[in-house]
Amino acid sequence: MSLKNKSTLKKLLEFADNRKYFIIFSIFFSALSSILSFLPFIFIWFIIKDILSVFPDITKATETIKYGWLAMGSSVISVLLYFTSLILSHLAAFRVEKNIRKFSMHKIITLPIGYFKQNPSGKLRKIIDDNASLTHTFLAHQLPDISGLAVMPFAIITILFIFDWKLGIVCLFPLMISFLFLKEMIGGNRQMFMENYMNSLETMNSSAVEYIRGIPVVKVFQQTVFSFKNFYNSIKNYKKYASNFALSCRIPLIKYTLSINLPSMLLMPFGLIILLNTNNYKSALLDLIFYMLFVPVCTVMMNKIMHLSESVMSAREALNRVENILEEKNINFSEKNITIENFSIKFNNITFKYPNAKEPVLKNINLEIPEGKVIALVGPSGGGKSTLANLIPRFWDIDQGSITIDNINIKDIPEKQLMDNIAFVFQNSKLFKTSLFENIKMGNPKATKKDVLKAANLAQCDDILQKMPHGLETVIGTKGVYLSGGEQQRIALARAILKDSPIIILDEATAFADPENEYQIQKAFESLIENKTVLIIAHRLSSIKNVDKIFVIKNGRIEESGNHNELLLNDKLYSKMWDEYKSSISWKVGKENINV
Ligand SMILES: Nc1ncnc2c1ncn2[C@@H]1O[C@H](COP(=O)(O)OP(=O)(O)OP(=O)(O)O)[C@@H](O)[C@H]1O
Repeated sequence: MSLKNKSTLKKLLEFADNRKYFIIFSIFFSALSSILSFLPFIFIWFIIKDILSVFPDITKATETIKYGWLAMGSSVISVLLYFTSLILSHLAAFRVEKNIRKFSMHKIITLPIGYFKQNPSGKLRKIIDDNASLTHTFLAHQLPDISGLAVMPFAIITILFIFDWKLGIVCLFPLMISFLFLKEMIGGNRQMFMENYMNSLETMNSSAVEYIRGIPVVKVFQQTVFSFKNFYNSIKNYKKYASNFALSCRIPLIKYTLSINLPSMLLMPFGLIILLNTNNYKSALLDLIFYMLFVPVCTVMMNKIMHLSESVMSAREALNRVENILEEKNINFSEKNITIENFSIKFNNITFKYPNAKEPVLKNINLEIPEGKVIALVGPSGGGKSTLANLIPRFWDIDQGSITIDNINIKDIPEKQLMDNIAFVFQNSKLFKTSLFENIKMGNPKATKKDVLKAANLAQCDDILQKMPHGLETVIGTKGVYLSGGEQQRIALARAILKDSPIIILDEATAFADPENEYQIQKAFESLIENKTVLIIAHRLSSIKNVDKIFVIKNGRIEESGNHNELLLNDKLYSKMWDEYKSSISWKVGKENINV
């Protein structure tokens, strides 16, 4: 769905799919209701005219009852039409709100993983949730009013001139001027303001979430809100935009309010002048009464127009924001049917740059993982190890070169096939707020309870299941049920074992572990990687000593490669890292001895 360059209404119609006719009819009924709402005033004019023509013997006013009924009838029909319009607009609004959420969620799932690093979950939730409900409010409540108001000026101009053109001009002139002041308030760069305002609101909300997440750090280091610069600045920024807008509206708002109330103030003196200079005072009095009744309606309408124009601006901005997500470039997967017989992976001279980054983070990488072999990536922090691993499941797409599995470019492998063949254990493996059973079963939705228990056993999770109040059925995140970092890693490993994919990628899976957990995680690894094609990213060099080949990555390039012994003989970066690692271990042991 492409929404670029479409008007707010057209965008809403697209989101409403087959309920778009509801919107059209809602607009039509509301406009009709608005026109009908003027008729009672005209009928009242006729009633007063009828009475004045026979005054003081009002029993002779024969038409009064008929006009009374007509006034009431047109009011009732107008109200009924308005309600019908509201029902239709609500039905359409629910569909639009549902579709905004649905399309955005569908889109999000196709986006590269990296998109989520740049757009934190709190921010995305806000964009989708808040803008979907903002659009709902606009469509359900404000659009019918806008369409009603859109026809009102024509009706008002006509009516104002039907009865007495002089009084008509007295009423209309200030109202016309009020439009200029309205334009001052909402025209020009106000849409730009709305964009900045919403940006600052979004930033403030996501920094608030960051702040709450960081409260332990704030407490431990006895910091105040001022130390959370981002949050503090975002509040200041928000305040700046909100108050600048309010302040910039002050003068135009005063002018606008004055001009829409001016007709009521001018009507009496002008009316009296006309009355004193006419021969037909009855008719002049009748017109004056009509205008005095009718002018407050115009004032109310102009007030509504002012509020609704603000709603149009925020609805337009809300749709723009949803549109930005929908227009985001996703990764295209092939639909071709292919057979993969061998799971060797090759990086052929690849270069990769993150979007918005100036320099490539990986440069001219050539690397092979033969089927059934285990290779490890090591090297200084920030060298590009995780990035390299992320390219295999296409979390990002590469700029130059190719990555192949069984000599087939991964861009030619359908998404499901690619994902089915890879199990990825992330640095911070995410567990969902559901039972342990469901968390592990995510690795293979067809698995039975027996399969899940076996995977849990291989991943050394037995002790976790034993201590949980409801074993495998315990829901994580409920009262008192929390897992340590190392325990979470083991559950994630059980999930990967259950998936039983031929390719395994392990990203720093031991980062959280204490010695006891590390030992168990190591055993879980061994179960997981048996007979698989494996890529491990590890900082603990001891855990990768026996892998088939080690690649040392530094500043986005392969510095050296070989097995542990070969690299030690090379006497370059790896052997330096190994020496440092060994001395850190002996330093640790030494410290422990001192403590003992
Ligand atoms: N989403 C991203 N957008 C832009 N730059 C990124 C992104 N993710 C990582 N980088 C940058 O890419 C470089 C390599 O990061 P990467 O995480 O691949 O390194 P690493 O070798 O795995 O580091 P570590 O061992 O500390 O995990 C770093 O300079 C990092 O700042």
